[in-house]
Amino acid sequence: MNEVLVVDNISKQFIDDDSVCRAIDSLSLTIRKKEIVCLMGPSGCGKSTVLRIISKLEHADSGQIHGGDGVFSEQLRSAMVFQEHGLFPWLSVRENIAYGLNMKVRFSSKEQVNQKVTELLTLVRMEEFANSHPHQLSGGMKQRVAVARALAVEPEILLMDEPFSALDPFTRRELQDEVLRIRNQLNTTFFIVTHNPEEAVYLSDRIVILTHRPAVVRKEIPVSLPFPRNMADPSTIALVQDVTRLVASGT
Ligand SMILES: Nc1ncnc2c1ncn2[C@@H]1O[C@H](COP(=O)(O)OP(=O)(O)OP(=O)(O)O)[C@@H](O)[C@H]1O
Repeated sequence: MNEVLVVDNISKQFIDDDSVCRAIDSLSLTIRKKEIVCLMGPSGCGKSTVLRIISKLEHADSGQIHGGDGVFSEQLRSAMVFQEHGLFPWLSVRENIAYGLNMKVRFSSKEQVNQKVTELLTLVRMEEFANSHPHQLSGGMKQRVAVARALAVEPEILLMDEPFSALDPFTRRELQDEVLRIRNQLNTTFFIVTHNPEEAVYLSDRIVILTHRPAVVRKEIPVSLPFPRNMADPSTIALVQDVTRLVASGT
């Protein structure tokens, strides 16, 4: 019920010259509307590959991706935020966000695009910097703009690949709080790759842990602690330790 994304038995290998790298092996998982799910696993186990397949940057060798109600993957509207913001340096903040919108047929007039961009700037609290260029922004501000640009296409699921790992701990926490706020405000569904067990416990409704390559789901951990999470609470600390142990053991 309320499924936004179904990853059904996907496998993927990369073949380079003579070497074969089996990245993913019969991996299945489901994400429901408005969930925040964090994907974890040992380095190189295939987490980014899973996101790239969902966002159609890569093809699975077998298996299927589809949306809720049997929607085909071609129709699933997803957007991706990377560790590196990926903003166009020659465009202003406003123009970077509008870039995604201009791709959408239904925003036909300039006024509609402007209004939507203004809404998104307000959502990520970047109104003041609408006319700045990326080099004039801090790392956290750039990621805010990247999030706004991704949300411009009104994705059914927002995919994030280590989105905050380059940020200092304070900015990282601010951006994590933004994710929680945006989820509550827009009912957005998030699927986030992270290496950071604290981040996963702070944000997730569910943590999915993969094995070493070829990746399969090792364990799914529902996190029912109330938001905002108190990271000094003994049950939260214990969960962070459990997740750390499970990721490190990797099998
Ligand atoms: N285009 C490619 N060609 C060849 N091998 C690839 C390619 N993309 C990924 N791989 C390999 O697939 C495996 C999984 O890579 P992936 O980047 O998905 O892992 P990851 O879990 O996201 O890694 P990390 O945690 O270090 O970011 C790795 O062994 C990687 O070398």
